[in-house]
Parts: sequence; structure tokens; C-alpha cells
Amino acid sequence: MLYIDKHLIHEVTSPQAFSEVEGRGIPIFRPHQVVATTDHNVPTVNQHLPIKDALSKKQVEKLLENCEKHNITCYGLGHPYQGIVHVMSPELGITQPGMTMVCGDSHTSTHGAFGTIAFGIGTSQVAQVFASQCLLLQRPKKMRVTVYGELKKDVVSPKDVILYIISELGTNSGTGHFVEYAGQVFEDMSMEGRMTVCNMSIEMGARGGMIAPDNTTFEYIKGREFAPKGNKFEEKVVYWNTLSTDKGADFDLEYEFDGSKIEPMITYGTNPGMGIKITEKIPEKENDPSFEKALNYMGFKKGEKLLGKSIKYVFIGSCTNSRIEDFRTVASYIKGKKKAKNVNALLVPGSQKVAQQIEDEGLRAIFEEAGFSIRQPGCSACLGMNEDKIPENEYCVSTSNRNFEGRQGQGARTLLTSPLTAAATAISGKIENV
Ligand SMILES: CC(C)[C@H](C(=O)O)[C@@H](O)C(=O)O
Ligand code: SF4
Repeated sequence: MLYIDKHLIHEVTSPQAFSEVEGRGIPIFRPHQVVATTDHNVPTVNQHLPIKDALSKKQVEKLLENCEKHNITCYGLGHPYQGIVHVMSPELGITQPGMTMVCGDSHTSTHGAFGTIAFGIGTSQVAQVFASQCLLLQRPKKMRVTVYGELKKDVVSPKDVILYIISELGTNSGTGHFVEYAGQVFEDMSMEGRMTVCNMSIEMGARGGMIAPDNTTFEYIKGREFAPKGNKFEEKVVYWNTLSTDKGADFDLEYEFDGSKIEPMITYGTNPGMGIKITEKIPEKENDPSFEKALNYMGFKKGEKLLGKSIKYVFIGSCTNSRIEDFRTVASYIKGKKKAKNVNALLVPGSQKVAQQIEDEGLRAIFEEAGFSIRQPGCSACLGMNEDKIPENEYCVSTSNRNFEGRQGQGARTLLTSPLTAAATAISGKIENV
């Protein structure tokens, strides 16, 4: 039985849970340990106007209504803290090492980047946490992925690291496990990068991912809105320093990779494990119906090269890659260049705070000069629950985490990459290596 320190909620998976507890006359046990935001169904333009899509409007309004009724803090549209749940919580200092955190959302694994036990739950479990602030669970198994050495500087990014790991291990490799990412590559990584990696743990089937908290973690948290202050912070750091894995600890599964061998990655298929180095060709597998089906959906052939293929859509956003560091990377690449005319680019910050930082750091001007516009925060084309959809049969180079059939719109074809590769593609209008 786990006691839950923080319960994050959004508009998609909470309404039925509210109905469940209301229907049984059960009050929300600890409303102050619940934080809500609107992200999946929000438009990314004209957020000050009423939401046009009727279903989205209803979904978002229902969350506000439920939160008000149950005394839960909600960062709705127009609030400076609103954003994708996995972006806004860490950047406000809500996510802290050693906490137990849940959300009715599979990418809750993101918060594990802080040495937090964080995982996605189903709607009936959301109701259980509402009612009791606790969860009954099967104890997960332990897996460790160590990446030693150093990454190729300014070329290989955290997104490439996780796409590489999943392409090597497969999308079921983590089933039933929590994964710890260890080794120099993660020690050297920024918090934004660590979040990108932990975010995609679920894409290898793991319940959660985590990275030992260290000075990078503490520096990131310090001074944030909901972080402990002064002496309290110092006391927490003493505790947080005790959280890392003991030397000689046992794992049920262990993998090791050499970071210097990792290259920029791209996916060619319909699950995140179908990834290759961007310079490679699509593999030539025989007698594999699911592989054939994926290539068929994607309109690709075995042995084909992806570099140089014309691309009309680029999406830079999602809880994997929509943090300020991602936009800094993209801005520094496109500075002084121009967006290709054939490209329709959606640049969607993960939160209002990221949007504000883009403004304050002068990045907006760089984007606009290059022919890009910045949208308002939300999940957007990551799964197209709002109006941001990719048309049928079109390719979209996307910084998100899932390339499933129809994920970005019916018949849309997603190729997952890092923000840097997406930026380079938006500039040249074809799949580009940096
Ligand atoms: C809508 C939500 C339940 C879903 C999830 O849990 O992951 C979404 O965020 C996604 O990325 O597919
Ligand atoms: S950005 Fe995408 S992956 Fe993340 S929570 Fe939203 S829909 Fe899910």
C-alpha cells in the first residue's frame, strides 16, 4: 500500500473518478494534495476565447467545476501556471525527490527524473486516491539501464538516448518493472533531458523510470514556486541525498550501453521501438506481419533511406520535448535561417511559463524571423484531442513520444525525433541530419 504525496489530475481521466466518489457519497480525502491543470483538450490559439470544439469545451469546464466543488487547486486556461501536467508540475517545484506521485496519465513517469516514485494510473485508481490518498499495488520489479561514457556533444540529445534504448530493448522490455537510468550520461544530463528520458519509460512498457537526485536536481528545484524555502530546503537536500540506490543493490534486469556510440535517431514505424540512426536504412525483416503492416501504414519500403524525404509537417512540443531547453536548442539552430516553404510547423510550448520564458529570452523574435509562429501551451498535435491534427497520409517529424497509427490524426504518419532533428527538418523541408 502506497501513500500518495501528490495527485495530479487533468480533464481527460478525472471526470469519471469524480462521478464515482460523488455517486458513493465519499468526500475527497486530501484535496490539498491534488493539483489540476487543463492540457489535452485546450486549443493552442486564441485561448482567451471560448473553446470552439463542443466536446473539448465540456471536458475542460467539467474539470473546473469539479475542482471548485471539491476545493482542489486548478490551473485552468488563462492561469500563468497552466500547462501540460508533466511540464508544469516540475517547473513549479511541485515535483520533488522522494515523493510518491500519480496521475491518470501514462507519462507520469516523467517525474521520476527527480528521484520520485511517479507512475500513471487508471481512472478507477484516480477514484481510489481521491477517496483514500492511497493505492494498493503489486510491487514492481527492478530494472537498471546504465549508459556510460559521453554523448557526442551538440549532436546527440537525451531524446536520441531514449529512442536508442527503446530501439535496442523493445517496447515490452520494461513490463512489470520500474527502471533506474544510471551512469555518466544521465549524471551529466540537465533536468530537462532527464525528464525527456523518464517520460518515455512507459514506451518500453515500464511502469516508471527514475534517476537518482543529485546537485543538478537540487539546483533545478531551488527557488521554484512550491519548493521548500531557506532552512527547510537545506533539510530536504540532506534527505534527498539519501535516496540514491545503494552500491551493490540487486536488479531483476540490467542493461548497459556505451553513450559514445549513440547517434541521432528517428522512428520509421508505428511504435517507438521501431527506430534507427537517422543515417541508416529501414531494416529488411522477413516474415514479420506486424512489421509489414507498420511499413504499409507509413508508406515506406524495406531498405529505404529516410534522410532527404520531403516533409510537410513538423511538431515541436509534447511532455517529452516542450521545455525551455528544447526551445533554446531549436532557436539556436534556426537563428538566421528560414523555414522551408513546404513545411507547416507547430511549435507548442509545454506551459505558460515556458511560453513566457520564450518571450523573455527573446526567442520569439528568432522564431518569427525564421518564419515560425509559437502557439499557446497544451498537448496539441501530440495526440490531436484539440484542433491540431496532421492530415491523412502526411508525414510529421515530431518531438512527441508516440507514433501509433492515427496518433496525430487519422491516417497521419509520425516520425519521432529530437527537437534538433525536427528543427533541421523544418528548415530544409526534408528529413535532415544535423
Ligand atoms: C489521455 C491520456 C489518458 C493519455 C495517457 O495516459 O497517456 C495521453 O496523455 C497520451 O499520451 O496518450
Ligand atoms: S503531451 Fe502527449 S504524451 Fe504528454 S500528456 Fe499530453 S497527450 Fe499525453
